[in-house]
Amino acid sequence: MLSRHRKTVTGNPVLKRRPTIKPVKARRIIRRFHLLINKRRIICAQLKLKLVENGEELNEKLIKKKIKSLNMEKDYDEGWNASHPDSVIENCMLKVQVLPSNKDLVRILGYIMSEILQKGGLQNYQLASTIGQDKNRGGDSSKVLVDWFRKIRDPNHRYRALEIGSLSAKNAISISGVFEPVVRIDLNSNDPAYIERQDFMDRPDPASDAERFDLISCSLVLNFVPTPQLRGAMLSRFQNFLRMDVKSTYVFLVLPLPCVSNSRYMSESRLCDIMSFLGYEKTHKHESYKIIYLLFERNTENTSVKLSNDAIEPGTAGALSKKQIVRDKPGMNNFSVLL
Ligand SMILES: C[S@@+](CC[C@H](N)C(=O)[O-])C[C@H]1O[C@@H](n2cnc3c(N)ncnc32)[C@H](O)[C@@H]1O
Repeated sequence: MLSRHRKTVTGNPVLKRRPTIKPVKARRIIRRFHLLINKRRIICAQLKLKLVENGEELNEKLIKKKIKSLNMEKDYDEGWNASHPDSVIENCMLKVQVLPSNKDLVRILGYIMSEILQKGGLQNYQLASTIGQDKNRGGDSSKVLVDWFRKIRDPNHRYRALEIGSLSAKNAISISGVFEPVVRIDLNSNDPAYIERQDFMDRPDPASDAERFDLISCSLVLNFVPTPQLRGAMLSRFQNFLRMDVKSTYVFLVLPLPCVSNSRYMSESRLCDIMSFLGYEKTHKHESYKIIYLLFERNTENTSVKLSNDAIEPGTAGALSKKQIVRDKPGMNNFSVLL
């Protein structure tokens, strides 16, 4: 009789579940990965290495080609072959903005690339990123979006969606039939046939409305963007990707609840002020134990900016470009977004 349990060719049972990581460890892995790619971005800028060339993102092959043309392979290899962690290189990496020598920059670049590609950095990061979609941790956040959209949508309109930070082509946003097409991007696609590997900040501006979207989904992405200024830049960039030829376009923004409920510098109303300054009005909100889901609408017929914060000068980002304490208690976090 055939066994009811599937076996691999080695005779071991097939794993039914993918390996899991505890959430605290997952957050640590993700923070480290974002630090690495942030430093890589700074180093590449200082060495004048473009992150995207002829539509191709900078990868190990391209980096090595450039390093060869700079005649600095020895320094790169030194970093690549260094032990991990190396306290001297780690220290230098934290100061890349002020490091004078190209030699040091190239050595740190080798060290970073080796950690990402050779030491399992990328693989661990992708695994850690899927933790949030685990059913035990709230599951697929786009279910909330689809529920809202089923009520507000015009059935005669085709809603095009851009999903930033996509982990699966089988999430509600993709299979509900409410959005068509859904363009999925992620820094590191774990399914290249369906999810394009792309940093949203490097996505080329659309040439026309035909390439723009009705909805941008940005679920649990903003909290992984490394600095308050870059978070603000990401929110500001949305407008280039939303259609101008329809009355309403939308941004679905999902954040861990503590980003707005337990931060010294950010509250829900301050986040809404930022969005309002950028031309969006909050229309839907749902809070679970750990997550806040928000839907913002941009109405091309109503561009007035409604702000709750009196300190903001009309027409400028004013107070929204400066960190301001909105509350302060022990144990609070420092999450913030600045324009
Ligand atoms: C925790 S996952 C969230 C995934 C999913 N959207 C969800 O709601 O569960 C965050 C994802 O955002 C991606 N990400 C972060 N910054 C990004 C950027 N600038 N462009 C594209 N993807 C980005 C990361 O690669 C990661 O896969």
